[in-house]
Amino acid sequence: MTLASHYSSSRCAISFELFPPKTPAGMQALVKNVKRLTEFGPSYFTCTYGAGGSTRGTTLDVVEQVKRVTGLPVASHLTCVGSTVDQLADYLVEASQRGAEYIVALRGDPPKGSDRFEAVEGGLRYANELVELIRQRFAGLGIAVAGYPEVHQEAPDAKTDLDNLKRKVDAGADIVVSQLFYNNDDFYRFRDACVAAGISIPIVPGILPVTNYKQAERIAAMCKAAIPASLANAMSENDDEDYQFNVGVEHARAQTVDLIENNAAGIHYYVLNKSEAAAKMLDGLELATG
Ligand SMILES: NC(=O)C1=CN([C@@H]2O[C@H](COP(=O)(O)OP(=O)(O)OC[C@H]3O[C@@H](n4cnc5c(N)ncnc54)[C@H](O)[C@@H]3O)[C@@H](O)[C@H]2O)C=CC1
Ligand SMILES: Nc1nc(=O)c2c([nH]1)NC[C@@H]1CN(c3ccc(C(=O)N[C@@H](CCC(=O)O)C(=O)O)cc3)CN21
Repeated sequence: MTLASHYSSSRCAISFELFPPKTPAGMQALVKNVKRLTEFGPSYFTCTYGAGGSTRGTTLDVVEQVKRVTGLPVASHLTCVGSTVDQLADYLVEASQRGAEYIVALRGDPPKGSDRFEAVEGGLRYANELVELIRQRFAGLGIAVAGYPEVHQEAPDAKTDLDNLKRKVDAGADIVVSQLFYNNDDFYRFRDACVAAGISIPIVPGILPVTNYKQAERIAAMCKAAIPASLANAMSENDDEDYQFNVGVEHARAQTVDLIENNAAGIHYYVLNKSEAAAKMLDGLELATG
């Protein structure tokens, strides 16, 4: 199935994002959680590459494992950080050989300890260049790119950021997956602006259920996603772990219900290798869209 075609039915297509675990025990836990997540009928999984400065070496191990366990398509993320074009092309060859059907094509975060992205000699500067590379040399791979409902932190304004997103789409992306957000109105405004700018590929909202207050603060800073005062207040008013977990999951569930009502083509969940919060959030939900 092509990447875009997951979004052509009247069912809201869901996908789950994983990251490469650092230990064998982490991989075992991941497999167990992936099996549980499969019960919710995802269309595909994705696995990050160097997210938050993490290891890159094992992304394709996760791709292979998850394919084997679920039989579903799996996307590998790929960033331009620290790689020349030749190294990126080598990775794409290996990713194809090891069964990745789709690539989430990103520029990537600046490496740990630096606050600015710098392309390496012989490397790429922006994600649209990576999309071009994939389209020209790996025609069979589906491509997802990132979009920013609250505007990317390095972009001078929303219009410029949207022009840059359009470059990635025009270079051949199949879908846009949004940066995580906690206020659906930000997403609807972004989706409308994309459509007005002539972007006609699926625009998929990305949701991360926060499960404790500290994590919420960390993620808000890393992803530049504002936590609404109501959610921050509700979470911070009680130190109890279960209480905070429930508040975070309930917020994500309410976002999900509202997105389905507003005809989201699909939803991408940043599940961080866990299944507890996702299961609680999705349990019993009707994913058919109006
Ligand atoms: N690992 C993951 O799943 C995700 C990671 N991210 C991170 O978000 C960051 C940005 O990545 P991408 O969105 O892929 O990068 P990008 O290259 O599309 O955009 C990066 C910045 O450069 C600007 N820009 C883009 N193309 C440009 C061009 N041709 N000329 C001038 N300016 C341009 C954009 O407006 C933006 O401010 C990275 O830090 C990425 O790792 C974002 C979402 C998901
Ligand atoms: N700028 C940016 N970089 C990214 O890598 C990124 C985004 N945005 N947005 C979408 C997803 C979300 N990502 C995330 C989000 C949270 C953690 C995180 O909290 N990691 C924990 C460990 C995970 C756990 O075991 O719970 C950490 O402490 O780093 C990691 C990646 C990766 N992606």
